[in-house]
Amino acid sequence: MAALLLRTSRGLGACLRVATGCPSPSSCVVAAWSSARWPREGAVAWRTHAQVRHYSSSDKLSIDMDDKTGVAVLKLSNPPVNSLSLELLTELAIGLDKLEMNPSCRGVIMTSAHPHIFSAGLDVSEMMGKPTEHYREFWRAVQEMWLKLYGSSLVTIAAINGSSPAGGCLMAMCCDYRLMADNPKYSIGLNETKLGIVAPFWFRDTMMGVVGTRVTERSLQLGLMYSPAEAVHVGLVDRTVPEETVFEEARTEMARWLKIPDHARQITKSMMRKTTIDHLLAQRDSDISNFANFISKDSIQKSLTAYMQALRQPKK
Ligand SMILES: CCCCC/C=C\C/C=C\CCC/C=C/C(=O)SCCNC(=O)CCNC(=O)[C@H](O)C(C)(C)COP(=O)(O)OP(=O)(O)OC[C@H]1O[C@@H](n2cnc3c(N)ncnc32)[C@H](O)[C@@H]1OP(=O)(O)O
Repeated sequence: MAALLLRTSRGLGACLRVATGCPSPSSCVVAAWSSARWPREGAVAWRTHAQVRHYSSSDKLSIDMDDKTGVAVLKLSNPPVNSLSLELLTELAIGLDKLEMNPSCRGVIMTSAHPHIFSAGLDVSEMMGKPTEHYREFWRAVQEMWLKLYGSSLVTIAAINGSSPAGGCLMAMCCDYRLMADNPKYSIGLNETKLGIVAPFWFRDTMMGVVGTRVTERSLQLGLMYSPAEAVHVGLVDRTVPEETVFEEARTEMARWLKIPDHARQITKSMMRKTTIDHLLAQRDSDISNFANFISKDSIQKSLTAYMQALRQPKK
């Protein structure tokens, strides 16, 4: 019954409600869980025309979809450090949505076009010296990106080819699997407290889903950044690989995941993530207000200014 619904229904949410016995559309799964993953007739015709399609029109993000393998490669390319600006966050959400709606697409590998940085996290300049309305819009975009990525029905693999603090780490943690370059100069973690800010509850919940409560509590309070080896040790990253092989290893890992029937894996993923997603959906507006109030405080603005100044000092 669930499989039948998956094939015919527009939204994966509908079939998951049947599969999990959840009666209410609003309290069940997430809007981002959308199209079924079986190729439709039109998709097969589309496939014969081109094998690789370029998806994003933005110069900050490239998305290439290989129709033959069903795997898309999403590459962040926002120099100098792939910080997540309002524009990039919006592009990410749109791009992920398009992939979700493409019946040929079964998996996404997320990586960086930058040689040493996966992503520096949220663009701090979006959180400084701006009017409250801007903070609200920015935070809604952060939420939206998270809902699309964490709630994706596709197999998502992070090929972490550089440092990945805060929001960068969040994106990696949203994925189903994380591979990181074994370069000890790189680091990954939620370092928000070091900026004098607080990782919101859904950042925390995402991390707890990956590494458990104890490691999350210690990591968040201390704003810990882990080397690749340490990240594997605490379970934040699944595997380190030689730097030059990150992408190929991600492809090999993807092939392993794609051997599992989509409907079974998708329903399982939804069962694992639904509570966390529902938690944010239920509090989306209050979360935006909390962020806007918090970030507007003089003391927080001072902390961010000091952090950015320190970042600009020559490195020892
Ligand atoms: C009840 C109350 C509860 C309230 C809770 C409610 C809401 C929660 C409130 C807030 C939550 C906010 C969550 C925030 C999440 C984030 O992601 S914050 C961003 C954190 N990111 C960082 O700390 C990374 C900082 N950057 C670095 O560590 C390094 O830059 C690097 C990424 C390792 C790269 O190093 P390197 O290659 O040496 O490059 P530079 O350091 O020289 O940097 C180059 C230029 O880029 C600028 N820059 C770096 N990071 C950012 C960034 N994240 N945003 C904007 N700009 C960035 C850097 O300043 C350099 O600029 P200049 O060339 O000097 O102009």
